[in-house]
Formats: sequence, structure tokens, C-alpha cells
Amino acid sequence: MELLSKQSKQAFEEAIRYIPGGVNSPVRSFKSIGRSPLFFEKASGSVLTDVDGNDYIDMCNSWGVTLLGHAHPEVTEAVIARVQKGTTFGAPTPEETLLAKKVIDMVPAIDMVRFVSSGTEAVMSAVRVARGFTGRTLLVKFDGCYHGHADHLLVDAGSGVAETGEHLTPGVPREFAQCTVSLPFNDPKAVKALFETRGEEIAAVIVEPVPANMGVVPAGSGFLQLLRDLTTQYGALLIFDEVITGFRMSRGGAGQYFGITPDLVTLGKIIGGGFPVGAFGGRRDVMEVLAPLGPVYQAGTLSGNPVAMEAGYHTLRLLDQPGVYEDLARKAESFLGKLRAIVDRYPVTLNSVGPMFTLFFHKKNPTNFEEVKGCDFENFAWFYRSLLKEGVYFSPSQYEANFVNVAHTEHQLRLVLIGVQRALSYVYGYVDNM
Ligand SMILES: Cc1ncc(COP(=O)(O)O)c(C=O)c1O
Ligand SMILES: N[C@H](C=O)CCC(=O)O
Repeated sequence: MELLSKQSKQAFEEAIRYIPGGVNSPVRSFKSIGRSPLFFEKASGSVLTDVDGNDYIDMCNSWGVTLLGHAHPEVTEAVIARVQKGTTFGAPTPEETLLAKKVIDMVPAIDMVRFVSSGTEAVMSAVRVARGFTGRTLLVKFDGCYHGHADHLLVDAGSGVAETGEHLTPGVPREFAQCTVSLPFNDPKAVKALFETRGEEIAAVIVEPVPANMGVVPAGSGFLQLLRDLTTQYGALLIFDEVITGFRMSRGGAGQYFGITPDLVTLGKIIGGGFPVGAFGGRRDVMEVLAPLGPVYQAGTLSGNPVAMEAGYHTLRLLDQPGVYEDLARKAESFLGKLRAIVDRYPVTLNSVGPMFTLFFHKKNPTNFEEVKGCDFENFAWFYRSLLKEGVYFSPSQYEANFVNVAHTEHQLRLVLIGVQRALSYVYGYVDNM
């Protein structure tokens, strides 16, 4: 059965004439899926509607943004009211302090916070702060983790960079990349060896506490604690990149979930309530190096934009109602248990932490980037195309995560399970539905 996507195809043909590859961020091009991308018209709750009028249950959630579901009425109402009063002033507004107080209240590791306009900016700025604070240069990251597209963070990165198969993207000077060391994830020996030889040069270790940009790959027991211990011992900072895990793994993010307090935290996605927002925060003495208080420069015309702040504040306020995280955890556990039972019948594995998950077309649960690279990408693409026909929208790459959100109903999740079951049976039962 063919998915009716005439309007999406036309929209794509038009877009590629004006926008490189027809998209403004590479993974959404469906390059690794082997078909043209869908173009979307609207979304509500957990249902996306494309320009041909097809509905999909959304497990991509705009790459993890829409934890409350799309177009939550209370967030929408607050945003409309704010827009009517002017959308940007390039000057401070009380909304920024309101959101800052909420973030500091929810995330134990954050004493002070600054807002920017994307996750990339948040990470780029946090790394600068770490270098300014320590007076050191070297940044340690992990293969397959993605921290946005700032030059020195694209070394052996996950997400769309992984699809290129390149160690470093062209356009980044080698000299910049030499300021970053990327180590295999879940390899304590490699981390210890680097600290023993270059510990005094290391400004910071940055890690996704639940890596999601090589698909979801959980940290092994004690790995995050080792990073905490070594950074403390050598006077380096520990940065948790919580652009995905923040306000998702728990009220206080992954730091609180794992009981580890980093020096700096980067945030994005959920914090903007669907608008372009990022944030970085952490220890007061570290954050105080920032201009205008201290010497480390960082700025942004639209930073702290009042509409985005309003959306973010109401999103966090709604997430912070009693029982929200408990209900989400219960729902995710029940769904993922059933999903596991389905995929166990195929040469496919499920990695999950909390409400985040990836189906890997691999017989063994991957524990690092090299193992993810061994997946059967052709079968993933076939599965993905089949799943779209079942009305389910996963993140369109083997190197990405999917999310159970607050808005998913039991019925929708049941339909996802049925869709996955049918899509897998097409792939492995060799039933031709193409
Ligand atoms: C962990 C992580 N850090 C940073 C980023 C960069 O965020 P943005 O795409 O908003 O620039 C992303 C996602 O893109 C991410 O998943
Ligand atoms: N993996 C990225 C974010 O988490 C995907 C978003 C993008 O690159 O457009």
C-alpha cells in the first residue's frame, strides 16, 4: 500500500530549489530512510498531520521538544496573550526572571542560569565558561554524543553528523578540533588514561547523561560517577548536556535521576515550550565569570525572548504539577515492556532509559557508537517506511531517540505497538508492502 504523499512530494520539490537539500536541518530530510520527507501542516497532542492530511502518532516529538504534546491549550493561550503585548524588546523583561526562578527551583545543580536561543548556543557558551573559569583549553567528549553544531563539538559526533561517517565535518579547522578529545563512551579505562596523561589540561568533560544522539545508549554502572570523581580530582568541570534529558528524566533532569551533580548543565528543547530556547547554568562561582559580571563574553539579540520565556515558563509549570513525572514513568514502563516483548521475536533490540528509547536493528544492545554503527541500516529504513504507513512517526534515523510523552494516551501507544509489530513483520516476514 502506498502512503499518499503527493503534497509532501510537491512541497519538497519546491523547497529543494531554494533551501540546500530542501531542509533547514539535515536529519529531517529522510536521507537515510530512502524516501522524500513528509511536510507537516499541524499537530495537536500526540498527533501530527502532514500536508496530505495523513495523521501520525508522534514518537519523535520534534526531537524531544514536546513533552506535554503539541499545542497544549494553556501554553498556547499564554503565548497568544504575550504576543499581543510585543514580541521582543532587546531589553530585560520579568518573564526571564520568572523562568530563571523556575529552572533553579527544579534543577538542583543550577544556582544561576542564562538563556540563549538553541541547544547549540547553550553548549557552546557553557564550554566557553568552563574554559574561562579553569583557564584551560582541552574539552573531553564521547564518540556518538552530539552537542550541537559548534565547531569544536563536531568531533566524532552523533545525530546527523554520524550519517556522514566523517570524523570531523569539512569547514572546521583541524586546529579547532585539536582542542577536543573524543573518547569511546562507556570506556572507563580510556577516561582514566586520558586524565592520567593530560588531566591538568582538561577544562571540562561534557557528556549526554543518557546519550540519545547515537540512539539511546545507557551509561554503564558507575561511568557517570567516574566522570564526576575524575573531574573533581583534576580540577576540571563536569558538564551534563541535558538538552534532551532536562525536565524529562525527572523534574530535575538526569542529574537528579542519577544522583550526580555536575558543575554546569545545558538545557534546550522542553525549556522553550516549542520556541527556540536554550539555557546553561550551574554553580554560582562558575556562572559569575560571565559578562557583564565577569570577563567571559556571551550575548544574544533574542536571548530571553519574552514569548519564548512565557511558553517555557508555562510548560515547566504544567510539568511540575503533582504526579506528572510519576504518571509518565509508569506509562513509559508499561509501553516499553510491551514493545520489548514484540521486538524480542526479531533480530532487533530495544535500548531505553525512562521515557527515551531506540529500536536498534542489531542482535545485541549497543553500548557505544562503534556498536551502533554495526546496525542493519537497510532494515531500519525499510521498517521506518513501513511504520509511516501504519500511521506512526518515529525519529527518522537509527542514530536518534524516540520519546513517550505526557500527552500519549494508552490507546495511541497500543496503536504504536500494533504498528511496530506489523512493520517488523513486513521486514522480517518478507511480506512486500512497498
Ligand atoms: C544533547 C544535545 N545537545 C545539544 C543539541 C543542540 O541543540 P539545538 O539543535 O537546539 O541547537 C542537541 C540537539 O540538537 C542535543 O540533542
Ligand atoms: N539529534 C538532533 C537533536 O537532538 C536532531 C535535531 C536536528 O538535528 O535537527
